[in-house]
Amino acid sequence: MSKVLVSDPIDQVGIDILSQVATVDIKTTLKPDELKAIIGEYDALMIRSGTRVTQDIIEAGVKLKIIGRAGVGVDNVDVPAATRKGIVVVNSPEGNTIAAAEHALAMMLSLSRHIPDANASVKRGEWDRKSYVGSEVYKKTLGVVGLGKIGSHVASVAKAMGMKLLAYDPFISTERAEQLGCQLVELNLLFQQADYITLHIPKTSETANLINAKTLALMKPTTRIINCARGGIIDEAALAVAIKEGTIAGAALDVFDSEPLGESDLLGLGKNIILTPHLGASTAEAQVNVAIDVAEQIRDVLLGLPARSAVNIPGLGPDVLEGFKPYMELAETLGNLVGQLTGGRVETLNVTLQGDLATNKSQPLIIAALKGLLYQALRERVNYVNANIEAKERGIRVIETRDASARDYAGLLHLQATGTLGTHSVTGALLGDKEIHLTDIDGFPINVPPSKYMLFTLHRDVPGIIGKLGSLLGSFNVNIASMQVGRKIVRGDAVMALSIDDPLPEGILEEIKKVSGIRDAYTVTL
Ligand SMILES: NC(=O)C1=CN([C@@H]2O[C@H](COP(=O)(O)OP(=O)(O)OC[C@H]3O[C@@H](n4cnc5c(N)ncnc54)[C@H](O)[C@@H]3O)[C@@H](O)[C@H]2O)C=CC1
Ligand SMILES: O=C(O)C(=O)COP(=O)(O)O
Repeated sequence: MSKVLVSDPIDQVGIDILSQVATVDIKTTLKPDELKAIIGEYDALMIRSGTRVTQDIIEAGVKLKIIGRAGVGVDNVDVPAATRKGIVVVNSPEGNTIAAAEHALAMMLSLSRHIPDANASVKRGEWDRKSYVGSEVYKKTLGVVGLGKIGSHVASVAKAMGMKLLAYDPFISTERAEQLGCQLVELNLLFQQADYITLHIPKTSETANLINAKTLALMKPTTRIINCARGGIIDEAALAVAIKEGTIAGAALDVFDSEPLGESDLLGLGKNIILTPHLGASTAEAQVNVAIDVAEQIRDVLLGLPARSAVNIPGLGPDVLEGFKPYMELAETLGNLVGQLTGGRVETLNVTLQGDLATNKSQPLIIAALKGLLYQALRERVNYVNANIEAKERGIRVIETRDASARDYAGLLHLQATGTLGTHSVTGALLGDKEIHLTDIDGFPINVPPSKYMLFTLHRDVPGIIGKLGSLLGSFNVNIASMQVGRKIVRGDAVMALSIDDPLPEGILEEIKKVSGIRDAYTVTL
């Protein structure tokens, strides 16, 4: 049975799902060294933001197949390191959207009305109404940085509260922004004009320290900043100075450069700053959503099924996988076959997508073809996650061609591999949308379904060859399940494709190559 380690608090509903297929260990107080010491036992790791999955941990996770992040941000996971090792990293892209958006809105209103400090003062026995005079958000300008899932929900609610909306997101269209009632503007303009700035972007090398002394200086003395996205997007020391000196009016922060916060310049800024301990996703509803979402994906991957929301499998979302699965199997089979026929080190893979396959969605097919191609070298270590990287590291050049015509079939996939030992090509199609058929080997038309053990020969199309080969195989007790000859012209060159019941015994391939008229022979296991 597989083993899953849960290293951050996860809703029980997720644990129950994992328990259907695995032994689940819940250890939520592990120090990095402790995690490193035990991770080697586990097939899957389920985390939230509390666990840092560094390269070290990934190297030590020799059995790891999947890391599941029960939330959105995967900045605490070394995703490139996981990808290199073929470990799928999944998250829950939507499970906590509403929770995080509502927290940001709550922070904005709390900051405007000094709710946390006013509440604390009443609880201290005071009745101070003068110190907590607030300001309204109605008709104020909200600058939304990052108009993705959370940013969009914040924008919609803010719109309903009568706020004017500016947004900055270089990856969002003007139409989408307009639909949300937002005016897309340059970042500096947003900083200059907004009364409230709310951040909803991932932490990346581009967004780190986006808010710093220089950008803070662009803002109005009345500006308030809300960060429920990620620590490190704001330079905390510069923010503390700006609030202290009145460059801006205040900030509400849920996330920090280093968590837990500990000693910080941000403490001691009174009612102009609100700090919460990374609570954006901490609602009962969101925790159920993310736990189910991620536990189901871990379960599926442990059962050998694809994950819905893998962050490190490019172009392979659930919708693509749904429709493409049979074609990916076709691509993988052809990749494996052409890799074995070519042998040696493959340098170039030409991929021709014909007919219905000649669409923009070629990426999944190429990944699958590379996975098949690399199988001989890497066996189970190659998967959809690392096939691209492994191919790049081996210097395999992929050349993609699309051709809208496809004779006799709705869609054809043609792979040609060129390597140190020569060039071979295979073409295949799906019959009835799911049954794989080989339609061409090295330019010779055939029509056979692939089987586990196959033998291919290149020979002269002359009488007697088939008989000779049949008796030779018979003398080695090799049973032929099916056989087909493909030729371009009568009595010219031809290929023979044989499905055999068992692997070819040692030495027989050399005997086959000695048969007069047979120019070459290849055995493959698919
Ligand atoms: N405080 C908390 O507990 C939570 C925090 N989050 C954080 O909120 C953030 C946003 O999450 P979602 O809206 O779900 O993600 P999303 O992927 O739907 O949206 C992110 C948006 O940021 C935009 N973006 C990327 N780089 C940008 C840049 N350099 N400048 C401006 N925009 C940029 C993208 O185009 C996208 O529209 C993430 O960092 C996530 O980790 C999410 C959930 C809970
Ligand atoms: O989903 C996210 O990105 C979050 O930041 C939520 O973090 P958490 O799962 O509550 O530790």
